[in-house]
Amino acid sequence: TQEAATTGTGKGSSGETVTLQTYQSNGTYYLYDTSKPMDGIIRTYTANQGSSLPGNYVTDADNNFQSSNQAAAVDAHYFAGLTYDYYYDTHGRNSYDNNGSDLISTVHYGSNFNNAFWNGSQMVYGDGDGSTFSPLSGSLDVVAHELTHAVTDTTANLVYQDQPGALNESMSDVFAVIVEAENGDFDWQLGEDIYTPGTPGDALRSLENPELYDQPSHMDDYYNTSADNGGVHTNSGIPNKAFYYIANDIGLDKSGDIYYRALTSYLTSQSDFEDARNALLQSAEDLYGANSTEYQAVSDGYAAVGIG
Ligand SMILES: Cc1cccc(C(=O)O)c1OC(=O)C1CC1
Ligand SMILES: [Zn+2]
Repeated sequence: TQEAATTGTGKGSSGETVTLQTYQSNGTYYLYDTSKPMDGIIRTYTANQGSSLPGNYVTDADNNFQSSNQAAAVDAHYFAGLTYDYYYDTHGRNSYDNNGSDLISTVHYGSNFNNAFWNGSQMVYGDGDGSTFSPLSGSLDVVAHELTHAVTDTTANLVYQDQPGALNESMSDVFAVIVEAENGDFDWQLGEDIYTPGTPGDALRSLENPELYDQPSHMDDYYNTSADNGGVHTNSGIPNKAFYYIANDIGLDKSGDIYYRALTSYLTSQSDFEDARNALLQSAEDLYGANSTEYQAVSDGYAAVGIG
């Protein structure tokens, strides 16, 4: 058989044309990217509105993935590549497990499915119902959020419950903001490109102002509930706001280095918000010293949300 790595093009859900790393075999082109430095292959599938994973490879006859039903796959494939690049270029991390595991994404999962998730082995994206969400791979911050769940699961492995769970959620939001900023699209919001397509300007969450979307930004307002694994998507507002203060103080790059070190070297499965403060302080001390402005920024940011 005749086969080779190829470079194609595709149109994402926002209508822009992007360059895609594809693979050609017997005259068919696949969303199968073998270009990454450490063999982390990126492969993208469609569930065709079903729920069996990973589903079928997304293919094209002429290496130009521009039809509307390919847009969600183009986004998932392209944004997974950008997120791989961030972790490899900035932190030397080779794929989500630092062991070059393939990045597998499936789009068109389920019917009108308003959800995106990492299922322990791959990323999965619904199409949304067109009112609450448009196809959920259509936003780099969502893809980076999901892939960061995989990074967390293979490092701190924060339990998805109560404070460790809210921290798990916050780490995904933090690196989603950083990956978007690294790609020239900085904002403090999450999911703004795919949330309520009929309502411009809103988002799923805001790190600058968690209260905008019914999240607390201080320990005094910690939300005790049994829903949503103890409110992991609500209480993440508290560590999210601490990150907002810290990054405003010392910038996203230094914050990203401190957060990456805390996530991969100090946090463990039961770490709570107080443990996060200590892990981030230790990381800031390791990187910049105990009397550094970076250390002080972490202390101030966590104090401002009522921790420490
Ligand atoms: C849309 C959605 C629903 C339920 C869980 C998640 C989840 O991955 O926690 C989810 O995705 C996000 O939060 C991404 C950031 C927008
Ligand atoms: Zn999440």
